[in-house]
Amino acid sequence: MSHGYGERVARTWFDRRTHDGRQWSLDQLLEAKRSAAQRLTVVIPARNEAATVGDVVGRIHAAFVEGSALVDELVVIDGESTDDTAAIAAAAGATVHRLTEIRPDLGTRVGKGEAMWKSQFVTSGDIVAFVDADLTQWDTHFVTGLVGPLLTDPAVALVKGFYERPYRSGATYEPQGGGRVTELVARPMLAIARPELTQVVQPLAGEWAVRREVYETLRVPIGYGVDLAALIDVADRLGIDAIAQVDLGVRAHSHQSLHDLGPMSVQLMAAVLNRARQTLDDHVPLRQFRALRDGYAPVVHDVDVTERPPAVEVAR
Ligand SMILES: O=c1ccn([C@@H]2O[C@H](COP(=O)(O)OP(=O)(O)O[C@H]3O[C@H](CO)[C@@H](O)[C@H](O)[C@H]3O)[C@@H](O)[C@H]2O)c(=O)[nH]1
Ligand SMILES: O=C(O)[C@H](O)COP(=O)(O)O
Repeated sequence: MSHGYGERVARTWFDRRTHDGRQWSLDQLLEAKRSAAQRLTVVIPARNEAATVGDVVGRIHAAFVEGSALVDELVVIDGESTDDTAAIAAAAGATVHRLTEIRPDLGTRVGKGEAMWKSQFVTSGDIVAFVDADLTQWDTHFVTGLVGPLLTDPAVALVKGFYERPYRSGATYEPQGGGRVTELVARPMLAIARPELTQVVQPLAGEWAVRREVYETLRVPIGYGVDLAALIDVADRLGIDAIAQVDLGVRAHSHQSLHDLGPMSVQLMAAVLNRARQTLDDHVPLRQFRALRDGYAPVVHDVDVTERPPAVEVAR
C-alpha cells in the first residue's frame, strides 16, 4: 500500500469513526444492550497496583454493577502481584483471578497481554472492555464510551479510547507530556508500516473494547504489544471500518521509568514487525496531535528514511 493511499483511507476513517465518549447516555446503552442481547465484561489486568486498583474497581462497580445493569462481569486478573492488589480489588467488588490459577495446563507467562489472553478463559461476556488498573485521572464514562459504538453499531468490532495525557514528575506537571512510547515508538512504527492506522489518536490506549467472537480469533502477544497487535489484526481481518475511537477526555496514570519503557518499546516493535508485509517508502509522514480547546490539531512531519547503498556499490 502506498502512503498516499493509506493517508486517504485514514482521513476518511477518522471522520466516520471518531466519537465523543460521552455521547451515549446510560439509559440509551442499557436499552441497546437489551435489544441486542449482549452481555458485557470489564477486564482489569493488574500487577502491583494496590494504590489505584480499589478506586478503579470500586467506581466501575458502583456505577455499572450495583447502580445499573450495564456490566455483567467485573474481573481483575492479578498478575502475580506482591502487594495487596488482589485483596483490595476483591473488597472493591471485582471477581479476582490469579494469573497462575487460570488454565495452568497452558503454562504461565508474565505480562499484561498474558493476563488479557487468559481472561478469555474465565469470562463470558459478548463484549469485553479492558481498563488499566493504574489510572489516577479518569471517570466512569470510560466504560460507557468504550461500549457505545459496539452496542449501537453491529459493524464495529473494536473501540479504542483516546484522551489527553498529562505527565507528572514530582511536583512538575506537563499538561500534554505523557505517552512517551506512544510518541517515540508506536506512532513512528505505524507511520512506517501501517499508515492507514495513523489517525488512531492513542494507539497504545489500555482502554479499549472488543467483541469476544473477534478477539478469540486473534493471536495475543504476552506483553505490552497486546493493544497494538489487536488494532492491527482487526484492521487486517475486518478492515479499519470495523474500528472506532472515542474521545474520553483526560487520562493520567502512574509513569514507568524511561528504562522500563525500553522493553515495552521492543515488544511494540516486535508486534508491528511480526505483522509487517510491505517494503518501506523513502518518506514517512509522521502524524502528531496537539490538543486544542475544542479538538485536536494534527501536525504531520515528512520524515526522510532514504537509505544510501553500500559505498562499494557506488560508481567511483
Ligand atoms: O505484567 C504485567 C504488567 C502490567 N500489567 C497491568 O497492565 C496495565 C498497564 O500496564 P502499565 O505497566 O501501567 O503500562 P503503561 O506504562 O501504562 O503502558 C501504556 O502502554 C502500554 C503499551 O501499549 C499499554 O499496554 C498500557 O495499557 C498503557 O497504559 C496496568 O493495570 C498493569 O498493572 C499486568 O497486569 N501485568
Ligand atoms: O503509553 C505510553 O506511551 C507509555 O505508557 C508511556 O506513558 P507515559 O510517558 O505517560 O509514562
